[in-house]
Amino acid sequence: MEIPGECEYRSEPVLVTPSQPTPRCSLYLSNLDDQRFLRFSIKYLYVFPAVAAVAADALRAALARALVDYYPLAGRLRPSDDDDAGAKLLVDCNAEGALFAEAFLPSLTAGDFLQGSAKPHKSWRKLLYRVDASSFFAVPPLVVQVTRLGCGGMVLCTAISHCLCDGIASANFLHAWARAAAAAHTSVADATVLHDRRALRPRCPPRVAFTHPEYTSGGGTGTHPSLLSQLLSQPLAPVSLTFTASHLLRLKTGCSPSLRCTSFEALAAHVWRAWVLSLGPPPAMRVKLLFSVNVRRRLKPELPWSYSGNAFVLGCAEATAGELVASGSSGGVRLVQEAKECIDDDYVRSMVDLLEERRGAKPDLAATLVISAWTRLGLEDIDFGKGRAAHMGPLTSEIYCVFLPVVADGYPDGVTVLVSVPQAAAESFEHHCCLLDEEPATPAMALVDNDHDDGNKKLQGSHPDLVVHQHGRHDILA
Ligand SMILES: COc1cc(/C=C/C(=O)SCCNC(=O)CCNC(=O)[C@H](O)C(C)(C)COP(=O)(O)OP(=O)(O)OC[C@H]2O[C@@H](n3cnc4c(N)ncnc43)[C@H](O)[C@@H]2OP(=O)(O)O)ccc1O
Repeated sequence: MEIPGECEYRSEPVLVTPSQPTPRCSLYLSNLDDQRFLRFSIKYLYVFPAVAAVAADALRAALARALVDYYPLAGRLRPSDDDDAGAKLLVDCNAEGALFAEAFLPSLTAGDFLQGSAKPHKSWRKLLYRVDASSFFAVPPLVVQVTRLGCGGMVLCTAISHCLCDGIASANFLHAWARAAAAAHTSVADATVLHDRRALRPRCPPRVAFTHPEYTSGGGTGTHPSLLSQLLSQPLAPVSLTFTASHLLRLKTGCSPSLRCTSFEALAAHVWRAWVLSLGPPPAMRVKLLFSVNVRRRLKPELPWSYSGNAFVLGCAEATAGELVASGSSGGVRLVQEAKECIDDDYVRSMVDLLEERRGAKPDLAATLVISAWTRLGLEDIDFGKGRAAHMGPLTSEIYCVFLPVVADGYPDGVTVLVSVPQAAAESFEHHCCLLDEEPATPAMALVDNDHDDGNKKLQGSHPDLVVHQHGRHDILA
């Protein structure tokens, strides 16, 4: 969906500072925080219908209260040594403030997001204030825009520096902000938030004990162009597919009784295989699947859920394209499970040490599908006191694949898969995603959402789920 019109900014954005004094210090960032590929912000977009919209003043005041506990987000990223271009980052906790912009966009309604596919479109970027910064370090780690809509609803967009927070930490912060708004003037201080990252310090000397295929370049066979270069040379098309709980069950049971697996394992393997089938690389080409794995409970001692830095590493499943396709759904699932299982305390510490030795190391993205699971982080439950959002998702669509919780009522445990693929492969990707039992299924078995930017959803088949899904979306606003 393309958003028409321009945002009206009636005042300059303001810096929101913590409402009480906060520690002034330099916060150490771990090697998991300070990775080159995390030097961007996680951009969430929330759409609240009129009944759930909250006044911007109340959101701003609540943000000031939430920043008391989450004070690093009001600070600024700095190099630890100004003279060293490769210097490690730290957070100068100086309470300079988070940037808060207020806008009005009368040409847009909350319903617009629910009628189409809600796939990110480049016009959506106007919903987040663009900071005109001279350098990466001048950008506040937290930028917020509240856009009031013509229908009385609101869009809330946040850009949270990935160097400070992972998905879980950013969800915890959003919940704290929402609780502060819902509680109005009552204090909601949460002393459990853990900012100290020293538990993830590297060993001295560093001991890299694993090969860490997620950081090595194994893509391509030398004789074939890499998938990535093919990908980058073609325009990308966002694809959004919703898998209901029953679709996920079918994927899981497709692997059993020989293999028991989780919904994530079944879906990740399925999407990876569909991606490879649609791109059609040579069978000998090595393909990878990288996916973020929360390591809080895998460390010894464990880190609490309230750990507010990056505590994820990338799990890596790998095979030749031919092997992956031939091994059927259980083959892919087994690889995903092995990639999960090997991540323990030793593995994470080895990764931290590798990043100590190879500062600037980047994940190998050649011939690689990257999945980031935003399910089960509670992102869809954020409630600023008047009700949940009618839509939640990323502001932009990348080649990274995001697994999103389904916000619409009636789809508990459903997962929306959002990914951009080369335009020429999009239809084939959707087709392979719809094959839930490795046999051609009727297309309606997956909620295929293939509007091609003309705003018209083309329903594939007449499975009742589809009808309910569409009405479900309208019902939210009724
Ligand atoms: C490379 O370039 C990148 C990458 C990035 C990436 C950034 C980020 O990703 S930020 C991080 C956001 N996401 C995460 O951190 C993922 C968090 N989740 C996990 O770590 C999961 O463990 C998993 C790795 C995704 C695997 O999940 P799963 O196989 O489901 O295993 P379990 O979680 O153990 O669940 C198994 C089972 O337990 C039950 N269960 C678990 N949680 C719940 C719950 N909340 N409610 C109810 N039940 C639960 C359930 O029965 C599960 O089984 P099912 O079969 O029912 O699913 C950025 C930028 C780049 O450039």
